[in-house]
Amino acid sequence: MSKIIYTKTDEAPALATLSFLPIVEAFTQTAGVAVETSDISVATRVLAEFPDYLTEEQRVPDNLAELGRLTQDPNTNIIKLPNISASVQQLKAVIKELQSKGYALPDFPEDPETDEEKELRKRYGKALGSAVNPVLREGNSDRRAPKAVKNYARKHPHSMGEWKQWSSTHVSHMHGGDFYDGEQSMTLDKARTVRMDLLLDDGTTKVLKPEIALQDKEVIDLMVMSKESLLEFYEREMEDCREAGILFSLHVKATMMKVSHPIVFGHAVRIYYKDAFKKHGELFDKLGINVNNGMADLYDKISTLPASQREEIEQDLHACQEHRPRLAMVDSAKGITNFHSPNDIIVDASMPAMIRNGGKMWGADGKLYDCKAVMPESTFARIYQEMINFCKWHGNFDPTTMGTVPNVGLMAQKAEEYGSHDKTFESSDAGMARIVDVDTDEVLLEKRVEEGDIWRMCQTKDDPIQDWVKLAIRRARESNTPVIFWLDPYRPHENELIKKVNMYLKDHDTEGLHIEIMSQVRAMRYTLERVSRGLDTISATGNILRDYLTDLFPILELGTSAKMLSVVPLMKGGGLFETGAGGSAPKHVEQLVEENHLRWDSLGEFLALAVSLEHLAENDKNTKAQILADTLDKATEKLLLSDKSPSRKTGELDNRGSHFYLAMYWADELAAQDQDSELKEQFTSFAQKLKDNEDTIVKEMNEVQGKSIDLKGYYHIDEELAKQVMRPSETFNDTLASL
Ligand SMILES: NC(=O)C1=CN([C@@H]2O[C@H](COP(=O)(O)OP(=O)(O)OC[C@H]3O[C@@H](n4cnc5c(N)ncnc54)[C@H](OP(=O)(O)O)[C@@H]3O)[C@@H](O)[C@H]2O)C=CC1
Ligand SMILES: O=C(O)CCC(=O)C(=O)O
Ligand SMILES: [Mg+2]
Repeated sequence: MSKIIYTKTDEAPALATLSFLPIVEAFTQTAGVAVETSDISVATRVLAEFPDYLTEEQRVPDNLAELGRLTQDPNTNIIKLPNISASVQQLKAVIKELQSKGYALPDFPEDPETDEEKELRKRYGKALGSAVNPVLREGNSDRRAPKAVKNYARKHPHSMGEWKQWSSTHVSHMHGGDFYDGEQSMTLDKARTVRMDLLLDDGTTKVLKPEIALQDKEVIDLMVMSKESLLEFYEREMEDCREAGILFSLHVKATMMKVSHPIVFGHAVRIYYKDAFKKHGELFDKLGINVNNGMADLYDKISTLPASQREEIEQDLHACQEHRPRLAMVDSAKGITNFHSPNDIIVDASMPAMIRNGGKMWGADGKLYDCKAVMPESTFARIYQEMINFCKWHGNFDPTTMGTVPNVGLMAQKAEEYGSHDKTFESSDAGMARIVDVDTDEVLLEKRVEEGDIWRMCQTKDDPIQDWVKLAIRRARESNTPVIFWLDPYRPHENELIKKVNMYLKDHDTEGLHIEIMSQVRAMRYTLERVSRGLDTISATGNILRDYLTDLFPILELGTSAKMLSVVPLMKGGGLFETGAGGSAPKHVEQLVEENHLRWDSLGEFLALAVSLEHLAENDKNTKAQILADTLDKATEKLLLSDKSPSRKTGELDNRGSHFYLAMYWADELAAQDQDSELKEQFTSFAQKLKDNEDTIVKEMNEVQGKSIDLKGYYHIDEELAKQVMRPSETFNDTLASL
């Protein structure tokens, strides 16, 4: 029997699944397709890591590891919904919630000292940050807006803030001492085992990573971020921002870059509140405050102090603000600033939102202001400045006419920076950071570091690069669209890639295709010139720009990256179908809990399911699955055109109602098709029943809204209760059961 694995994740997508999955199961069983679920929510991943602390009944399997293994099986077909990439604050909340539900998990050791604590920290570390996607992404990424979605956006444009030529908004990045500066890179001449060590000034060495197996032709890089340069940069930019009178906002990706970016974030917070940290530093250390986890950690820990002491600290923090720029807010109503948590402003989504807003972010007074968007690493920050320049000159983009920018991203096998967190270190001493061949002691790459500098090694294997070039050419051919490889010859790593791209392009028939290699800034400019003329351009990029561009362009073109088709053709032949290119939308859960309205749009799930079925049809020669895929695509288009996507407003059609309409249109299409009489027969009466009951079902789904609900948890909700919430129409449930 053909099988699709449907992941259960967190927050809004997990809730949406409770409503959508029964529909998927009902429809796919008619084609002999089984749908198996795999729970990879952060709570389940934590439980899977600690069987030794749990009772027999409480233990859960390590689903993520199993899915990781399955990526190597050519028959694998996974639909992957967005999941939480947890910050330390979130992980602590997960643990607390599970403990309160009777799971005897150990506390999270914040400052591990004993070996036992260090071991626990390591185990919890597996659930921190982006812990799921890199395991499953054993293929490169193909993300694009399907034609129907793009056409819909052209006819029904979302709102766009207005860009003024005199806007003060800009991007600030380091001009020296960052990872870009002095990067070193090489392509291996043979398979080698290397170690990462630090040769101290007294001649001794500290081994940080004893053994890393490298493959022949793999590209490796050594990069350093100087602490001194970073601190100077922050000091200068904060003062510049204060003088300019605009908002200061820091944009990082602390989930994917889970070692380096919390450190980069923490330095910004400490510089901003420099005087308070000078005065109370010792006490903060004693309390175990670590602002790499955000100001939330500080406020949390000082809350245990006597009121007078706490107030003094609060006043001193306040006093710092008077000499500093105003901070951009994440939630002005709740007083949550940009420094609250490193995961609150996640660059891929936060920069596009700001650009879509005409270069504005929220101030503490709930009004919009120009801002200084600070992204310390210059490597990719420059693309945003280039886009801002374009917007200032040409005005905001027009979703009704703008072209589209699909992306083919080099991502497989933990490529580039996004795979480097286990090889990233905050240097404890000054010395030479080195990558050394273990067998020959040959030093492959080395660079001077000072105490506190961050240094890392990145790996990019050759097979994924070949596969990436192949995928880019395939997409260019299939869509008859120019493809630009965004590669910067001044960056050593990308210079190595340029050599490989030029070499591997020769393996393909490129006759008649428009293929160019350009540095990122030029590629952005070139792409935007075309976008503004309604022309499409494929961006073929490395892993970070894959992430950034697949939120940036969709948010401008479609209003959200949730409407993207996001396919990962696994290198071993299976398929991983991600749903949209965005995250798990925590704000949507808030609205559901307060008002029983879920504004999550499952369009990404619909698109992923169609390509998953198509893949399965081809692999298993299952013609019914192909019919399901084709009719689902038609139903999705009809859903868009009939305006049955979820509304943001409570009382109107929400996620659940849109699922009903998808089911009705899908059934209609299956009843209308003539390729398979069995399916036609099965769906004709079913479609009629749904149509007959449309008003009742929509009424049942809408009338429950407006009241708060209790899911008995956040990370580990009561699933039975949540199912009732997400399936409020008895009429629809009964009709579905009759299929
Ligand atoms: N693939 C993955 O697994 C990914 C996971 N993440 C994780 O997701 C969490 C949240 O990340 P965050 O940066 O806030 O980004 P999100 O993409 O979750 O949310 C940003 C905003 O985008 C809109 N949005 C996103 N998806 C949908 C959807 N399906 N329907 C309607 N609107 C949508 C919402 O806007 P509005 O509020 O206006 O409705 C939402 O508030 C984090 O834990 C992050 O690590 C992030 C990216 C990818
Ligand atoms: O895994 C994550 O934390 C985020 C992934 C992401 O943003 C993306 O792939 O677009
Ligand atoms: Mg992203």
